[in-house]
Amino acid sequence: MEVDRGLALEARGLRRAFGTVQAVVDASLAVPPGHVTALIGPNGCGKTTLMLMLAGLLRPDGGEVSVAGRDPLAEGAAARVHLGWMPDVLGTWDSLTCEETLTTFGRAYGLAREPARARAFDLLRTVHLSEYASQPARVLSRGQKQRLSLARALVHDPEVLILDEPASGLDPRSRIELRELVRALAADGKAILISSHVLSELDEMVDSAVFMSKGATLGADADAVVEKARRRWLITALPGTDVRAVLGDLGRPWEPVGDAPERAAVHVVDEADAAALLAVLVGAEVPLIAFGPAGSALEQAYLTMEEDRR
Ligand SMILES: Nc1ncnc2c1ncn2[C@@H]1O[C@H](COP(=O)(O)OP(=O)(O)OP(=O)(O)O)[C@@H](O)[C@H]1O
Repeated sequence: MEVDRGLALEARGLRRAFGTVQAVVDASLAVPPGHVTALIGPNGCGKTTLMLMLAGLLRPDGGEVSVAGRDPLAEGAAARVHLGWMPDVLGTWDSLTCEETLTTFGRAYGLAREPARARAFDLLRTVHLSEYASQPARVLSRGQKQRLSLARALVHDPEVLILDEPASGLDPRSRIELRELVRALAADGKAILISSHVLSELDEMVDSAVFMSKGATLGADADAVVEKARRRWLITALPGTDVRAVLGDLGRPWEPVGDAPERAAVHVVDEADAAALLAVLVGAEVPLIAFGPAGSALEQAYLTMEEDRR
């Protein structure tokens, strides 16, 4: 099947080996405009290799890629205009300041000198690096380099953004700002693919997730696991309470959470079902201290899939 050139970013059946190592064996994904998609998987499963192929920086052994309707390998320049790439580690030029780094990239994307400088200062403000404008980029801390790298990916206002571990090295405030910036960019119509190992953080940032395992994307099976994880709620009562027994008496299936009988997980149908269960537990005078969704759905789904692999 051919890729749909109407989607902002699409890949089908991508594969790539390094010698005898099959880094990516079968990867497919699609990101429409205005959508943030997470790329999730364990170390070495092929995320960076896949992202490099999507960005046109690595030749696939097979499969197809489309960036804003262009093939990044066959029509490199045309695709690059629409693509912002943030690598997991920013390479910097020793002699250039932060402002010069961004201006140089702006110029490379065809901006005239003054608009390129103005864009550089704007972006430095966006990523809170204005005070480092005249500092050499090499002196920045790891987190500051990440922010400069994000600014560099945005220089030419691309329609598609591929961000490899953008939150790594960022302090808590910068992570919140990154999340807000990513959502604002999506609201502006950008298609964004983002990889991260901090899944709880992705929960609030992304619209959907693509899971990868051993070089392959997992497709619709993974969506069902995420959906199930979203409906997993945790119940915690005062120590000494046997929540499991109460749920058993109610005929409600439960899963253990560690060894403590005062904690259990249940799968609710929806929020109304959760509310009804809460009312029953309170009515039965169970001394509850917490009742709510079991944390990050992406994290839950990831752990479930890892478990299945063993
Ligand atoms: N240039 C290369 N030469 C040889 N092997 C490589 C090369 N790049 C990646 N690999 C191998 O391909 C596999 C996938 O690597 P990749 O960096 O894509 O994984 P990843 O999912 O991004 O990992 P992480 O989460 O640790 O960043 C790994 O086994 C890795 O050792």
